[in-house]
Amino acid sequence: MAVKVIEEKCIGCEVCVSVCPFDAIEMVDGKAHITDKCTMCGACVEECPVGAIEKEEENKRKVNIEEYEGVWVFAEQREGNLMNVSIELLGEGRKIADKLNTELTAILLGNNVKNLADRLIKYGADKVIYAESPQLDVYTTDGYTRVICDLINERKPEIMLIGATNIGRDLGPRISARIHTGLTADCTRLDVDLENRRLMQTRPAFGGNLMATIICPNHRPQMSTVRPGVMEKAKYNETREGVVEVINPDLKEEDITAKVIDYVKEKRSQVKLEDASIIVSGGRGLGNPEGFKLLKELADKLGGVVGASRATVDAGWIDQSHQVGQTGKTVRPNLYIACGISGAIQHLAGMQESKCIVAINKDKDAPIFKIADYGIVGDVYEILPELIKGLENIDELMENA
Ligand SMILES: Cc1cc2nc3c(=O)[nH]c(=O)nc-3n(C[C@H](O)[C@H](O)[C@H](O)COP(=O)(O)OP(=O)(O)OC[C@H]3O[C@@H](n4cnc5c(N)ncnc54)[C@H](O)[C@@H]3O)c2cc1C
Repeated sequence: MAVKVIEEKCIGCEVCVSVCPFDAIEMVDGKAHITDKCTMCGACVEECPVGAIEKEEENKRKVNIEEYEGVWVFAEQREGNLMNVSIELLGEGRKIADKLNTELTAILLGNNVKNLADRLIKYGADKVIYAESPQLDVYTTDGYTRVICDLINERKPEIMLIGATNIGRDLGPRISARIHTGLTADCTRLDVDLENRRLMQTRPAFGGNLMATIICPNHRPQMSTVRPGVMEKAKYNETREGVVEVINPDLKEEDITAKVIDYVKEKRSQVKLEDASIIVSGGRGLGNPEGFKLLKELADKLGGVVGASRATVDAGWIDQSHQVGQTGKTVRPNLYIACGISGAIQHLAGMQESKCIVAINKDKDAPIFKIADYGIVGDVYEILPELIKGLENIDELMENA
């Protein structure tokens, strides 16, 4: 859907300019002109006295998809630090670009962060388009949307990948609405149908009960936001070379409607589950919050951190920042020990890519055993103390091994 002015009918009365709540209409040569600030609210369509503004239906907006080429990754940075998800997307974007035999471009926005461009190349980008402006110093919906939409309209990439971070979840839908294409949010897997150059975007659907693969056949770019931690990070290659193009978008202070005054960091303690190489995770089978103390003891001995199922978070046994799964964090540690966790699909969605999964459960038919590399059928309160005791002598055992 888009809003369009029928120039022959427009009498230049400027009623639409005054009723538009988003200042998205300008007068050009005496005729109304819809700018990219338009949110398609339709206020102008209703108020135009001569019926010169209409909403254009989706099916009238078919694009020539053959004009679109290349894979783009939004390289999210905050205060000059590249987000991990951007490196994961470069890894995935590289695979997709190679399959499609096309270029991988990283889109970097900011102010005085050109130094990141070189890292993006070393992580697999062929090219970096760096948009620099004082107005892009911190993320704003207006500024970032405007610059990226202009770039997409001008250069026509066939695929655009964005991390499903707070920023990505704000930015992705705004861009896709502006450029009238589809967006599959929160993808956990991507692939390509080579014959049709289609991006196969897989994400949990219907409350996580099935995985849906979604395509965007008639519009470009094909856009996905991808959950952090799901894709493997690109490898850093010191010898890689590529092109860095710097652009200076014409953005003025008044173009940014929201002003960021300050950032207040959340005080509660956050566990960095996504970066941990060992996670000892607890489920309802622990029976009570005290059980997590035992898990912490084991995690400390192994140099890991504590994770949790949603059931325990909902019960108030542990903070939500520990939750693993579809509505929690996606992790891929070297070792994931699931204690008293049944293995519901929504939990598996967040940890099944772990390198080695050990499950402890007293029900031998618990679904978690289907994906576990090692399974222990038994009571967590019998097994865990034994494991902790065993680890006390680990140095001695290793020396004698
Ligand atoms: C939209 C949606 C999103 C969701 N998102 C998430 C998510 O992000 N993460 C998530 O985890 N869940 C999520 N869920 C919930 C999910 O469906 C399950 O309900 C939840 O994962 C179950 O948690 P659990 O395995 O701890 O509990 P249960 O399913 O109750 O399993 C407890 C297990 O402990 C075992 N057990 C009991 N006592 C002992 C003992 N003493 N020793 C050893 N084993 C024992 C039992 O045999 C059982 O297998 C979501 C659900 C929905 C609908």
